[in-house]
Amino acid sequence: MIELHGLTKRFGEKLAVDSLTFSVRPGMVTGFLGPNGAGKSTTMRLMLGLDRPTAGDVRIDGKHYQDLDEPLRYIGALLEAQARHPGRSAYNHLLCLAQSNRIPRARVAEVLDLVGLQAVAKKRTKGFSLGMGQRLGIAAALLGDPTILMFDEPVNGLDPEGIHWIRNLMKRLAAEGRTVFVSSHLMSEMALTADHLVVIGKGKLLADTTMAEFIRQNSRSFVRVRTPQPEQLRDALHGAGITAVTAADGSYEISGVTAARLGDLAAQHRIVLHELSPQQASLEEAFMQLTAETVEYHAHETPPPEPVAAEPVAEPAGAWGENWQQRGRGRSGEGG
Ligand SMILES: Nc1ncnc2c1ncn2[C@@H]1O[C@H](COP(=O)(O)OP(=O)(O)OP(=O)(O)O)[C@@H](O)[C@H]1O
Repeated sequence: MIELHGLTKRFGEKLAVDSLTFSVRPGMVTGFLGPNGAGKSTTMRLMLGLDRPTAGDVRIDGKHYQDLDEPLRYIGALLEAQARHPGRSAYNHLLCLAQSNRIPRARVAEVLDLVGLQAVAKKRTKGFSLGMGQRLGIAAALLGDPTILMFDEPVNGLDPEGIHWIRNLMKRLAAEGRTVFVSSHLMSEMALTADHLVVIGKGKLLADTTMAEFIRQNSRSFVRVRTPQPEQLRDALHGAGITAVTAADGSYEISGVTAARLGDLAAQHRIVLHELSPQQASLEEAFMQLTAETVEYHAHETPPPEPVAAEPVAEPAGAWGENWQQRGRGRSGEGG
């Protein structure tokens, strides 16, 4: 368990971490999200005692990092900037770490095997690719067989096989009852890996909740319905007091009603349906919705070129119902 209480870090004028209070619990993978510069790496460095907080504190299984005996046995970390001696072999790099933490030599071979680096164990790390370097960093994190693991952007530089491997590794470590805390900008990957999310923006806590709840709270879910009898469906919905929105492709988007209820209604009116599909926003959409106001660094977007020949402008798709103006909230491709 990692517990933060009012954790704050200031660099001169810059408040990088602003009174963060949350706990990272064992037995699950907790994803740590935030736009660039939100304060994720600084928070992780504070957790590991690599920086001093301006205020507040962090406890690792109830203790401050500096009070841990043989810290690698409690917490293993992969940070973005890994320090290692380029002239040393992977084996010797891990052996030095093991010896300074009184970890048996045999564990070095075990972790090299676990991360798939045994074949290059005696090679100097100078020639390692980005992916090999990540694997070596993960081996170092696992060396002390710690109960807490922290990974800052672990899939950076890994190929698809490597990404799959680290995802399963993190899930397995959590299933063993360990605390796994991981940051990543790859939302699709995070959606597949994390059970719980902590989201920060400009150093402040924005969310601390389950993955499912986070997506539900920060996006619009609806049922998409497609029919060759749009007029009849529209009348049936209207009669049932259900509000629908017409999408650009002619399908209907209906919020606040289950697919089952819509299917029943269509059947009662003998209306043929070609699609009846519940839609949930992706983690990426929910994340962008929540953090939009805290993003500090925006790319300058070049507007698309003007069309050469003027084309007739399509009328916006029609909609009906009292609340149709609400459409678009949380929809991908809108806003931003
Ligand atoms: N040593 C430092 N001195 C001064 N400012 C710093 C220092 N370290 C971080 N910062 C600033 O603190 C803020 C948070 O940085 P941090 O690297 O923790 O963010 P991050 O969420 O990890 O970003 P990214 O996703 O881009 O890695 C940034 O504005 C950064 O410029």
